Amino acid sequence: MTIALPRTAMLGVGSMSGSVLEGLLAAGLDPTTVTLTTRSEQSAAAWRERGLDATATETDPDANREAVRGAGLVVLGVKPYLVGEVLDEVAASLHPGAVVVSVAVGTTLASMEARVPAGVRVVRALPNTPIGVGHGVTGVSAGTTADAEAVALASSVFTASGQVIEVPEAQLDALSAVSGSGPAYVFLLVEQWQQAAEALGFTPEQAATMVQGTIRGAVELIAASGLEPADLRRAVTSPKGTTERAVAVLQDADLAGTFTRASRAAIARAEEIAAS
Ligand SMILES: NC(=O)C1=CN([C@@H]2O[C@H](COP(=O)(O)OP(=O)(O)OC[C@H]3O[C@@H](n4cnc5c(N)ncnc54)[C@H](OP(=O)(O)O)[C@@H]3O)[C@@H](O)[C@H]2O)C=CC1
Ligand SMILES: O=C(O)[C@@H]1CCC=N1
Repeated sequence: MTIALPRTAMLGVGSMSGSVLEGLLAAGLDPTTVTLTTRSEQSAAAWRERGLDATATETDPDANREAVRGAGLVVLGVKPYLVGEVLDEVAASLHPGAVVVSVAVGTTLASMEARVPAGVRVVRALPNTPIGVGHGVTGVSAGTTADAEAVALASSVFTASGQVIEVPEAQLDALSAVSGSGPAYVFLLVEQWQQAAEALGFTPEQAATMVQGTIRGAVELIAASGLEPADLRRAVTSPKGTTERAVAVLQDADLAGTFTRASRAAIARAEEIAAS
C-alpha cells in the first residue's frame, strides 16, 4: 500500500509520532510531503540525516509556525502539557480548513478547538508505538467540527501501518489504558518472564528466544487459527498434566483484576492531565 497525504507538518517527532512517521514512510509516503519540528537541534539533525525536512525550535523559534504554513494536515506529537502552548503559537498560521490531529493523552478536543481558528478541524488519535513496525492500534475521536473527510484523512495516517478504532472521546482514555499504554505491559511481561527463565538456569539469549518466540508464536496462532484464546489454552493444558499446575498458579494472581486496576490507574492519570 502506498499512502498519499496533503502537505503535512509534524510538530514534535519523538517516541510516539516518530513511530507514526516510521509507519508512514514504510507504507510508501513521499518524505518530501512532511515537514518536521522538534525542540532540540540534535533530534532535528537526526531526522535530516535521513533526508527529512526537520527544524528545531531551539535554533529557529519560528519553526512550528513555518511548518504549518500551507499544511493541510498538522500532527501534534508533543507532550500533553505543551499542546495548548504549541497550538497558541501556530493558530494564526494554520491553513483554513487544515486538519489538526493530536496524539496526546488527556488533552481534550474542546481545549484544542478553543485555540484554533474557525474552519480548522480537530481530531484526537491515541496510537501505540508498534505502528512503527506495521502493527499499530490507534483510537480516533472526531472533534465537533471534524467532518467525515477530516476523520478519514486523520485515520489514513494510522491505517497506513495498523488498525484504527473510532470511539467517542469519552472512551479514548480507556482505549489508551488498553492499547496506548499496552505495549509497556507486554514489555514488562517479557522482562519478568525472561528473568524467571534465567532463574531456571538458561542464558539471557536462551531466555529471550524462549519467551519472545513463545509470545510471537502464540499471537500468530490466535490469528491463524481463528480460535478463542481460551480454546487454544485448553489445547495446551492436558488434564492432570504440567501446564494445569502452572496455569492454576497464574490464575491465583488474578490477572484480570490486576489489568483492570492498572487500566483504572492509567485512566485516572489521563483525567488528572485533562484537568491540569
Ligand atoms: N510514547 C507512547 O507510547 C505514546 C505517547 N502518546 C502521546 O504522544 C505524545 C508525545 O509523547 P512521546 O512521543 O512519548 O514524547 P517524546 O518526548 O518522545 O517526544 C516529544 C517530541 O516533542 C518535541 N518537542 C518538545 N517541545 C516542542 C516544541 N515546542 N515544538 C516542537 N516539538 C517539540 C520533542 O523534541 P526533542 O526530541 O528535541 O526533545 C520530541 O520530538 C504525548 O502527548 C503522549 O501523551 C500517545 C500514545 C502512546
Ligand atoms: O504514558 C503516557 O502518558 C503515554 C500515553 C499512552 C502511552 N504513553
